[in-house]
Amino acid sequence: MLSRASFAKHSFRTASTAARYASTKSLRETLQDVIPAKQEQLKKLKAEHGQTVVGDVKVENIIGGMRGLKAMLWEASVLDPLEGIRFHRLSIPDCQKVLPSAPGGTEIIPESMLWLLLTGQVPTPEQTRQLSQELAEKGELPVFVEKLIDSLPKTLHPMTQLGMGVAALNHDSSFQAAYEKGMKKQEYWTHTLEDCIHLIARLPALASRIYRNVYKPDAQLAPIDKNLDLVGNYANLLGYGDNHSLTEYLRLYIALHGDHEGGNASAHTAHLVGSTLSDPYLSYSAALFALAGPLHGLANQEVLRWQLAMQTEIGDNITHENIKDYLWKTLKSGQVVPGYGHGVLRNPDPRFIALQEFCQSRPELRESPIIKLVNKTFEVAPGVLKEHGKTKNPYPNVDATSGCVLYHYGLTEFKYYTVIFGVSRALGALTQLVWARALGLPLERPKSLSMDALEKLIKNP
Ligand SMILES: CC(=O)SCCNC(=O)CCNC(=O)[C@H](O)C(C)(C)COP(=O)(O)OP(=O)(O)OC[C@H]1O[C@@H](n2cnc3c(N)ncnc32)[C@H](O)[C@@H]1OP(=O)(O)O
Ligand SMILES: O=C([O-])CC(=O)C(=O)O
Repeated sequence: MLSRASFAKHSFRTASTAARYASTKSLRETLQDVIPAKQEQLKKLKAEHGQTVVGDVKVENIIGGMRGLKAMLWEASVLDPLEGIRFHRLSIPDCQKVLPSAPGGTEIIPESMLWLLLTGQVPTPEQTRQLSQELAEKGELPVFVEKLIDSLPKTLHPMTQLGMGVAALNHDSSFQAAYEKGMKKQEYWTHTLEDCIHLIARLPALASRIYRNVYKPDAQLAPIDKNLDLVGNYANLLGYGDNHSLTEYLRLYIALHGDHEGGNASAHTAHLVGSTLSDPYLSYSAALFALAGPLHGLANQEVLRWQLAMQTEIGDNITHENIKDYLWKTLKSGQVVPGYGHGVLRNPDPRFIALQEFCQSRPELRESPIIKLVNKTFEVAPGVLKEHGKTKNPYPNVDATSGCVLYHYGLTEFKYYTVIFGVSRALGALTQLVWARALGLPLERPKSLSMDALEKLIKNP
């Protein structure tokens, strides 16, 4: 197996970028280094290929949610329908080999994923630690945001609370303040980056305050430990810091959910809103409300609800036949099977596989009833969905399993699960905001058509 350092050397595109890897540059210095080449690449693409045709637009694309339309620039990851996601050319197993973990841990941590997404380079353990330290130092919430969250009714969905909290953090936006003072376009990305780092740093405190208020009102929130990584602190704040396995799972979960190219609803929303030069807080707040829909991130809450309802209805010792009947009952009642199907993927989601492998690596998870039920459902559902014949992808997506480990370890409040997804998706959505501003990407404004206008166009193309 390749070591992290040797893989990193092999994974760089040019000798000069490989040389940079050996340095101890900060995240900002590394970005300063890589941005000019990307700006040049875009300039060349525009000048030499601005008029090159790369696909057709069919009527079915226009009326079918733009599925399959290649219409967005997104730097950090690309999704292949069969292979799944690659973060700057690295597959999930590649990332598991080369990205640094937390001291005492073995799983990828969000800081190393964030570094990779932002720069296209694999950070050293030391660079990763420095980023962890910076995030911990910037992790406290402003008091007015604490008060805002504390004032919300416990019955308000945790995702609504998260979106509100993130939007309120724009009070301190460096981008907005600099824009008001008339900053130049070349300076956009540096202020965007400052906001993105501050926002990611503050997400654990915000997300755990929501958890405490809604589910554990008598619990004391731990202070942020300046020596811990982002998820080490998040687990502590949630009250699960002494559960090493759950903390490691959260590290992997949050790293892997970070980015899924640009067209998914949450990432696309952040990109659209950011293209108006709304600051990163407002852009990401909007993204969270897209993530909160049951066809997208909320599916992980729905999966648990659905699997537990299956268990309640059928009881213990569930057979494959019982699951088959329950799947048909769900489908015949006109509902979707949560955690199955995908807008792009046409194979089992490699994130699903990575999380399942995590479960198989731990004896207590191998024996867990809820994890066994998720596995058994996976053995039956693709066959039923194929027979049903509607979905283009009868296989599980990441949401089919992501909640069951949380449930096993006692984090059973499944309406909270999408908040954890929301802490994660910030990595990719905010990375692209930095790149969009560094590359000077324009306002997003596609052309829409009415049905009459479309018919006219069909007659006279
Ligand atoms: C992190 C993520 O966001 S991953 C996705 C999480 N969402 C879910 O797990 C919810 C369940 N899955 C779904 O609803 C869908 O598969 C989606 C939303 C993820 C993708 O939607 P699409 O790209 O439109 O899927 P597809 O083209 O295969 O849909 C064709 C038909 O199959 C149906 N279908 C797709 N998936 C399922 C499913 N899991 N169960 C039942 N029917 C399904 C669609 O509803 C659609 O029916 P319609 O023609 O009556 O409208
Ligand atoms: O790619 C998508 O459309 C949905 C998804 O899996 C994600 O956003 O993680």
